[in-house]
Amino acid sequence: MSVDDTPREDGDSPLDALAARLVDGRINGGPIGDSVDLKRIEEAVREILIAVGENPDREGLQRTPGRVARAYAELFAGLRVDPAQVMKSSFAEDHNELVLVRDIEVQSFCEHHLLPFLGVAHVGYIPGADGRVAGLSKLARLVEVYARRPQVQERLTSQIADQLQDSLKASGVIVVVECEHTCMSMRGIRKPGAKTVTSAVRGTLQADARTRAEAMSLIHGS
Ligand SMILES: Nc1nc2c(ncn2[C@@H]2O[C@H](COP(=O)(O)OP(=O)(O)OP(=O)(O)O)[C@@H](O)[C@H]2O)c(=O)[nH]1
Ligand SMILES: [Zn+2]
Repeated sequence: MSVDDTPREDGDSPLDALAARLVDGRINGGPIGDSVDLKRIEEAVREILIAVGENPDREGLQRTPGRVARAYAELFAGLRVDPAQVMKSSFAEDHNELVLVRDIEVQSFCEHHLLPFLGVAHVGYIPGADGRVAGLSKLARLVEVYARRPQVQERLTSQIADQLQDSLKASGVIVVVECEHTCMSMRGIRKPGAKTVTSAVRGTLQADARTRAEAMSLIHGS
């Protein structure tokens, strides 16, 4: 069964377009990265269906490998996006205190079981000496680029913080991620409702306990 990765007129496939949606527009006017090997995913999914005792040729499953291939390409589109490109536009603004975007939805996949972990990220920073600030949507895009990869929550959290600090030359950064891992709720220990909270704090927000406490209280809505 073939999958719809037909190149469009501008030379990008629909899957490149999916990855493009994670950043602002085109990068260098061309496709973002190597295409996902959909055929290979299809073959692997067919093998999995056989291995679990299913018949991949029965009517309901015939198109499943192709669907899963397209779904994986979408769910892991962040692998084909350079996070630095997401943050490349910033602007000067006379604001040298905390900027925080709270409750950014996180949909990621634990790299151990390839099962989703879901929750929210809170991303804040204090602009650096050159006073550059990012468009607010870029913070959410950054979360998205790192979430749409096989991940562990700790790495997701620190990657967002490090990229933010690097791109904006921010004087301080705070990232808090709160997620429920379906590999802990649907299987294994089966503890639905357990939330994992991770934080990454950089620069002045790390050095100064009072500023950090203020940021934390804003994150928790008090
Ligand atoms: N630190 C961390 N652990 C995670 C994350 N996602 C999943 N895990 C854990 O990764 C571990 C993998 O443990 P293993 O013992 O190798 O695998 P397993 O036998 O399937 O583990 P159980 O889930 O305990 O059944 C589990 O304890 C998961 O809960 C994450 O984002 N961060
Ligand atoms: Zn897991």
